[in-house]
Amino acid sequence: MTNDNRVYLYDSTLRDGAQTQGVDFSAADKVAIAIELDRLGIDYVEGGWPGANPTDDDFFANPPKLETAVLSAFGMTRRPGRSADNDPGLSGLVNTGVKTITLVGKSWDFQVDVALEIERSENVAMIADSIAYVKDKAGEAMFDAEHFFDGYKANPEFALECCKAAYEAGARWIVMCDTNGGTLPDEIEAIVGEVTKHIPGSHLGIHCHDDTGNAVANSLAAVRMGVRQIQGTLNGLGERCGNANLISILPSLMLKMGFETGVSKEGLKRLVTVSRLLDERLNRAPARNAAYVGESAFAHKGGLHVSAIEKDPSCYEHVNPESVGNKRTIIMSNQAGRSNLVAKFREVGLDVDPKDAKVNVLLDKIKELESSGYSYDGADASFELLARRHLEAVPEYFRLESFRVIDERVWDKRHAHVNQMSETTVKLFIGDKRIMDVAEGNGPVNALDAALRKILIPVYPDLESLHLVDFKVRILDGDQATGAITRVMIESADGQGNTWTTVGMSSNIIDASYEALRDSLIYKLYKSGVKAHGGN
Ligand SMILES: CC(=O)SCCNC(=O)CCNC(=O)[C@H](O)C(C)(C)COP(=O)(O)OP(=O)(O)OC[C@H]1O[C@@H](n2cnc3c(N)ncnc32)[C@H](O)[C@@H]1OP(=O)(O)O
Ligand SMILES: CC(=O)C(=O)O
Repeated sequence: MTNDNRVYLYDSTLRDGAQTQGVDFSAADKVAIAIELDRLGIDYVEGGWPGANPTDDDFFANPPKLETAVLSAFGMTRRPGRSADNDPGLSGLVNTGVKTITLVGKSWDFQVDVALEIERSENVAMIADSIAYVKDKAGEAMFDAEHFFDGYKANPEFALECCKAAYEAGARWIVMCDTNGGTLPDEIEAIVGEVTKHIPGSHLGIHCHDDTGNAVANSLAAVRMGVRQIQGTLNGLGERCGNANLISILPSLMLKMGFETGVSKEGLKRLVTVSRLLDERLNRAPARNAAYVGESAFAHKGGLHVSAIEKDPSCYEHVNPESVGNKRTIIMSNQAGRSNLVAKFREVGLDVDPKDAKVNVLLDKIKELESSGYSYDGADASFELLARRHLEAVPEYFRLESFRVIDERVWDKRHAHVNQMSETTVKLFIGDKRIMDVAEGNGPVNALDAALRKILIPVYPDLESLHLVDFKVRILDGDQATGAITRVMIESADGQGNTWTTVGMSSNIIDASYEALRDSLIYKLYKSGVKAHGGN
């Protein structure tokens, strides 16, 4: 029995996503991503175009074992003037042994005339022959009607004739492609509405590109009109402006439109993980503002918002963040009110009476520090240390007496090679004990970090695992040129799954870096429950 409410998801990350500028998957990347898609519950995983490049050949030579997803191979209709069983492209697809083959074919008369330069009747024959051939050899055939919407606008009879030829030749799905990505949602609705009079929605798919920023809206519009397959990519990867983003489509379909997919409600909670795994593989920073899965998708900054969120999160959240595996974050900044502070205290485990006079004093202090250039929006660890120092106490693990940095660049005699060296001397008190040490580094901050560690690790071995994962410098008042105030944000990790961010600010970049480094070291010690040596 067919279920009208079931929408099938077809992922093209490994094929259309591989057409993204700057993306170059290895066969191993493709296998890992296919396995993640399968685990998520995606129905079809398009592995690539066998015969187009060695990576795709390797992938199909050793395809991943998928539990529920169907692996498909992509290619094009036969070449003009050949029979389907004599077309090397189609044989290559069939020889992969996959059970589903997706063929792209022209459905815009202009493309047939200009790009293929063949008779329109030959294009229709190429579609019908090729679909019948791969269905016979593989089992399931799909037709991607390239430029369908532009084609329909130019010549609806011809665009439909191409699709009907594929359907009548046995294609399970006829996928209408907005190849140039220029179609708007109202046009999609109107055209899809017409197509469903000829081909049932249960056999129709949609494939949108994001050139007007409407790929997700267009895909959902098509589903509203009866289409039951959506093609897209993870994080909207794809040529030019990208493809329809399945990561945004999935929760909208399931949580808002009430459709069923191959992804379970529990599976939907892996959405953030899947999205970030792809970014990691591509060595890309995740988009903070990505719908549903971005780090800022449920981050609340304005005081008015946080005060209402505290009463009921749905005041400023369209869905529960946990439903997609995300989490709510309260941001501390100069936009904050008392509610932000109280919520943040709870987040870090500080039990404070909201009416305590210290809360207002701390809020004023934060606003003052922010106006001088600090930013606690994103520097949670520095915020926590500031709050704890203000409300209770943080042990004095060490006290800086001074540091001195020597930075040297020496060119060889022919001025062909520069030798760059930095050296830092640090003098610290740990309890009553004064300790001095020197370290070298490839830059002044690196040398400062090394000297601090040289002194601190023998006393506090917990710091051994601490390492810096990101270092960001921002000039705050560019008009002051080299005298500008600098803000440094440091992200640290300890190899045990913990990461934290600290901030420092000064007109001297090394001093700002010291502040951020110092907070990072202290935060690690504090969170590890370490007691201060030789003192309080
Ligand atoms: C809308 C889309 O995203 S479709 C997918 C686009 N993706 C890619 O193109 C990536 C993979 N492609 C490739 O590696 C190569 O283009 C290949 C291996 C497929 C073909 O390479 P080549 O044989 O060197 O041809 P080339 O790429 O220069 O041109 C494409 C040829 O296919 C023909 N063609 C285009 N679409 C179709 C079609 N649907 N059916 C039959 N032939 C077609 C073109 O007319 C052209 O023919 P010609 O060689 O006689 O000029
Ligand atoms: C098939 C395809 O990728 C497109 O038409 O956009």
